[in-house]
Amino acid sequence: MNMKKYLKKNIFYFIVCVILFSTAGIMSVFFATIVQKMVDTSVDKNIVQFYNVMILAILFIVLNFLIYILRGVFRAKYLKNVMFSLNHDLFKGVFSMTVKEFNQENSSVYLSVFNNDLKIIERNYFDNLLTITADLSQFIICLIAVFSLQFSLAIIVIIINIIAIFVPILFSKVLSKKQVTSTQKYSQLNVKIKDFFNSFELIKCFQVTHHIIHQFDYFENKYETSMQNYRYDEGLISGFSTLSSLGVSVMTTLISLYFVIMNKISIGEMLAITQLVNNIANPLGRLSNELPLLKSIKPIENKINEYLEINSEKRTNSIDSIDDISFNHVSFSYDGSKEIIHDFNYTFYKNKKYVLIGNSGSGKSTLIKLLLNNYEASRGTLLMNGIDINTISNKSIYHCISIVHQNAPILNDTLKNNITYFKSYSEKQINEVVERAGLKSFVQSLPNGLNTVINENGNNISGGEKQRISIARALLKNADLLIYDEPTSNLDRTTAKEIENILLKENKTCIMITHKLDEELLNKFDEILVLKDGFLEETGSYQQLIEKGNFFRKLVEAKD
Ligand SMILES: Nc1ncnc2c1ncn2[C@@H]1O[C@H](COP(=O)(O)OP(=O)(O)OP(=O)(O)O)[C@@H](O)[C@H]1O
Repeated sequence: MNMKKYLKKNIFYFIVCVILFSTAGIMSVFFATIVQKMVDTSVDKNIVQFYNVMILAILFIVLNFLIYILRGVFRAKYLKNVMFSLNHDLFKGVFSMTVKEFNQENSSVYLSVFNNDLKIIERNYFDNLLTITADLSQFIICLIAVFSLQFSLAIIVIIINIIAIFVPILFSKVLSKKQVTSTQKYSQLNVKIKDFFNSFELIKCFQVTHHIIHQFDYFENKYETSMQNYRYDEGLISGFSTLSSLGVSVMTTLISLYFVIMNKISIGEMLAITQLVNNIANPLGRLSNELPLLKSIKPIENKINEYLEINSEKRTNSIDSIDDISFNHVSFSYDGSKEIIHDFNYTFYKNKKYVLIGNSGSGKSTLIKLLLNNYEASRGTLLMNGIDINTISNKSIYHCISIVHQNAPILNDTLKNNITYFKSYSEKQINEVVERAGLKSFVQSLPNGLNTVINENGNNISGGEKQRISIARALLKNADLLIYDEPTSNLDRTTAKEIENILLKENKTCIMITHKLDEELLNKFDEILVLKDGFLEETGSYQQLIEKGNFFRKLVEAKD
């Protein structure tokens, strides 16, 4: 079981905490002894006994204080360490996924695992283990003490307790199911909130705030209702727990009273026993609450284990550079039914320039996703340097490819980090790409130059500046294959031309997706690939395709 691994990893703090929390039992017996001595002293009216009891009482208070302080310190350290290692492994696990695996869930689902599920694990498992330790020690040690004081009374107490603890434990399965439902609802709510915040400006412009609030209320209500159902059961369990502990207390007091009347125990012993039995019944009541909580994390744990157990690459082949990429009769469908790419048969060669043209939805981006191995072909094979792409490690594929997206993601970090992506380059190399991507005057205008922090999603810079950052990043990586997905769509005509010249001057293999059917631009490519509804309709140079007079020519004419 994975959570135990985190206890083992932090065994020192865990054991110290267990020792400190298990002093609860000894301290309870200590207190009961003081109570017994106080009552017996009052009956005997003995001043020496009084001083002894007073010293014991002060010792008890000081010891208790010290133990609680130490408990606080070590509990804090233990929880910090286990939660840090769990969060670390989980985050690492998520980043061990392939892009395809990651895209199977909405990113808010991962967020809610971190925001919600891990908090439940912390509360119901790691922290709960300490409370259970304290309650268990109180229960066991006080039980032993009662046995040594009055054997027959102890037997009766055990019988009542055993009956009392079973009912709440029966509820544990129900509680666990309700917990799963509420975490699912929480995750759905998170997906919605993230969507709404991302579309904040659009929602305001379209004046649909009331509709969004209505939708938010709907999902929030579903989540709160699931929590309400969970809390109902929690309340029911704690009701039974209180009932059992009260029942045990009352029964024991009555029985002890009977023993006093029968002269079998002193009044001091009676009070000590009542005290001890409270310290048996109360922790037992709590335990019947806490043990189901421990079990209730199982479904969350299974979900987290899926991310933790993701194995890093098993693929054995790797490549240092890309000489050619062959699509051999590749067909592809996202969902297994609707085919998006049909029998694509083509080879891309080193240092040649290719451009993908086609109507929206014709499959251009899907081809790039196949090339990045984010998805596997449904039929046919895709070879890199003659090696099946599905056997080449993703790491080495990514090493050889640079990509410029149409809407490049921007990190809430410095401009420099957004360009270098945390790799180290010399200042000369960085300045060179800044100049080549047309960012020089922008950098000079910033108060802290390259060290200026860009806001989340780049909302303090323009679309064109974002695109240039993405271009600078790709140029700096200096990979073999450059993929441009409409790299200049946010730039004005003159700047776009400038940047396109820079991009295509690179002595690298280049595949560009564009909607621009501009003769001057298209003439810069060795080959144009024209896609139509997922089929490779035709290939050739601009002139050849115009002369053929087929689909490409119609596209060009439609543009004019
Ligand atoms: N993740 C996905 N799951 C299911 N279908 C998808 C997915 N991504 C794209 N599609 C579908 O695949 C088809 C091809 O999409 P693709 O993005 O490759 O087209 P495109 O030629 O790049 O379009 P555009 O020029 O508009 O960017 C479209 O019908 C699209 O709806």
